[in-house]
Amino acid sequence: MRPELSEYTPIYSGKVRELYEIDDEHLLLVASDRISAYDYILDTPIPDKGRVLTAMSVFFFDALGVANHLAGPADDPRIPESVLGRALVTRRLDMVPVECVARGYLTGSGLKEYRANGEVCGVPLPAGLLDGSRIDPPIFTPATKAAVGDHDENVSFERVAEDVGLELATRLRELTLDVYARGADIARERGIILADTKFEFGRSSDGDLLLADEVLTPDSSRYWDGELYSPGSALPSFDKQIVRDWLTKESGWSTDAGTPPPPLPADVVERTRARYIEAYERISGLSFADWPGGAA
Ligand SMILES: N#Cc1c(N)ncnc1-c1cnn(CCN2CCOCC2)c1
Repeated sequence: MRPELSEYTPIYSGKVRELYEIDDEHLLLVASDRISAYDYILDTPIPDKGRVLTAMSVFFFDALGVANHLAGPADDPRIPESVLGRALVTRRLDMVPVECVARGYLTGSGLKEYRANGEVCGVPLPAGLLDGSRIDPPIFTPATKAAVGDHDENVSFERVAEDVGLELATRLRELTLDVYARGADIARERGIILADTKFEFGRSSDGDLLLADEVLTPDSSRYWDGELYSPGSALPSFDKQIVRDWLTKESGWSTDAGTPPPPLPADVVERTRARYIEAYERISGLSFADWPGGAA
C-alpha cells in the first residue's frame, strides 16, 4: 500500500516542481504538468509532462554514471500513487547555492551579455558570434539562485570561488562541463542539439558532492532540433515552440500585453505532449509507454 502525498511535509514549491520531506534523510521530488512560457506559468497543464521529464532525468542519471541524489527507483514504494511516474525519492543533501550552467551555444542571457561586453560570466568570446553560434569548447556560466519568480543572476567563476571556495568552485566547473559534454554527445547522436543546461549539486552527510535536482530535461536545458538549426536565425525550442508560436502568432496575445497568456487549445496541448514524448523516446531509445504511472 503506497502512502498518501498528504503524509509528507511540503518544504519547497517552485514554478513547475515541488519538494516534500519523507524523513530526515529522504525527500520526494515531484514534477508537475505545469508549463511556463514567456515567464508565465500557463493556465493549461500538459498531461504527462511531469512523467516525461522525470523519465528523462532518470535516463540521464543512469546514462551519465555520475554520483547523484537518487535514493530509489521510479516505482519506489515510498512514492504515492497520485504522483507515481512524476516523483523520485532522493537523498537529502546540503545544496550548493550555485546554478551550474554549461553553454555549448550562445543564446538567451548569455547572448545578451556577449552583445553588451563580448563575454559571458567573465569568459571572453570571439568577436562576430550570432544568436545560436557554437561555443567551442563549452563554457561554465554560473548563476546565483533567484527567489521563485525572479531571474537568476549570471556571475563569474571568481565570484563563485569567493562564495564557496576555490576548490569547490573548480570541482563544480569541472563536473558541469563534463556532464554537459556527455549529455550533448548522447543528444547529438540522436539528431538533437543540447544548447545549454543547468545543474544543481549538493553534499551528502558523508561529504560527497552529488548531482541533484533534475538533469538534462527540457525545463533545465535548451534543446533544438538538429535539422532546423542555423546560427543567426530564430532557434525554435524543441519542446516549447508549438506553445510559443500559438501564443504569439494565433491567440491574439502578445508578450507586451501585460496580461497572462490565454488558455491553450486542445490541439496545442496534444502536440506539445507528443513533442515531450518524442524528445524522451529519441534521446533515451526507450518507450514512454513503459514508464510508471499515467492513466489507470
Ligand atoms: N534536488 C534536490 C535537493 C536535495 N536532494 N536535497 C536537499 N535539497 C534539495 C533542493 C532544495 N531546493 N532545491 C532547488 C531546486 N528545487 C527542486 C525541487 O523543485 C523546486 C526547485 C533542491
